[in-house]
Amino acid sequence: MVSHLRRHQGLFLLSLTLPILAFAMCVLAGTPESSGIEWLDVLGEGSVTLVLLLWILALLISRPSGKLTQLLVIGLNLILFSSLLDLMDEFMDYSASSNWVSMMESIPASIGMVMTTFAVWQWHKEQLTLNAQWQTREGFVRNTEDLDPVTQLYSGEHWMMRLEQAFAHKPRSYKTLVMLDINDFSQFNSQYGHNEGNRYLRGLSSMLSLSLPSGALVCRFAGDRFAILLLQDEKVDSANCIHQLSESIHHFAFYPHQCNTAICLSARHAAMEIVSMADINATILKLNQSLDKQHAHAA
Ligand SMILES: Nc1nc2c(ncn2[C@@H]2O[C@H](COP(=O)(O)OP(=O)(O)OP(=O)(O)O)[C@@H](O)[C@H]2O)c(=O)[nH]1
Repeated sequence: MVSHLRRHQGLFLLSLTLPILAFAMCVLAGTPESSGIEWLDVLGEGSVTLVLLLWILALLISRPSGKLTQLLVIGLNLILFSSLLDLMDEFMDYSASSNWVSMMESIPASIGMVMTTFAVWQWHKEQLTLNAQWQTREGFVRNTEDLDPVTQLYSGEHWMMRLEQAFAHKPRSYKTLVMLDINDFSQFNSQYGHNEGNRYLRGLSSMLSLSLPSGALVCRFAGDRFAILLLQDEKVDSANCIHQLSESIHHFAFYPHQCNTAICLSARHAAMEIVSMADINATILKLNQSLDKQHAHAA
């Protein structure tokens, strides 16, 4: 979370400064409310302010840096500024000469609303572009629970479901099950840290998705192990495709944080033709055993 906030240092500072400014303005320009506090108003306005703060924090944590994030955060901050003035109004009395403070309540909010509305429209366009990119991957996934949170590939469970559909809808296609395992990944983790390990897995997964022939189904099977079903209309040599995959992994250059030298890891693989969904568990078991045997030989 801290590293995400560090990425938006300027916006984070703005989100701290504006509320402090609003608070200071009210305290300096007014005197404590003498005619009693309307607690129901405080509750309503206070919760709006709190929710706005949470939205800003969520955006800073989750959004990449860029113009759209700036627009969203600045827009919401302006609304928050007005909302805080509105809330402070419940606790303060302003003399006629300081009445500009309560008059200011509406101006930043109006500008903020326009900015946020424009930003949401841009966000919608960004989402359409991202959806289109998803469609170029091995499938279009809507439910995030169908995805592995680290790599954004199918989770093993969802992959099995997709496999069943593939066997049902494409009974005549040639199917090859491939298992890939990254070599020495635990060593990579110990040297560069778990977060960099996650970043490597994410990058590698994007590369894998884009390198696979259309119709292929890939999932993160476990840890640093990936499972792929290759679906081909004709009986072509899947060995060539598997060889290309392993070469792509071997040439996937990853730059760990604050490191100028690229790291390239290799992978070992095992593959088998599969004709029926009924054979899936036995085939997966054999492929896993084959990968473990290769590891034992290499050790
Ligand atoms: N960064 C990161 N590491 C993970 C994740 N899941 C599993 N791992 C690590 O992946 C490593 C897998 O260990 P091993 O199966 O021994 O893999 P390896 O070191 O590549 O060994 P070989 O495959 O035999 O070469 C372990 O160190 C796990 O901690 C994850 O989500 N993120």
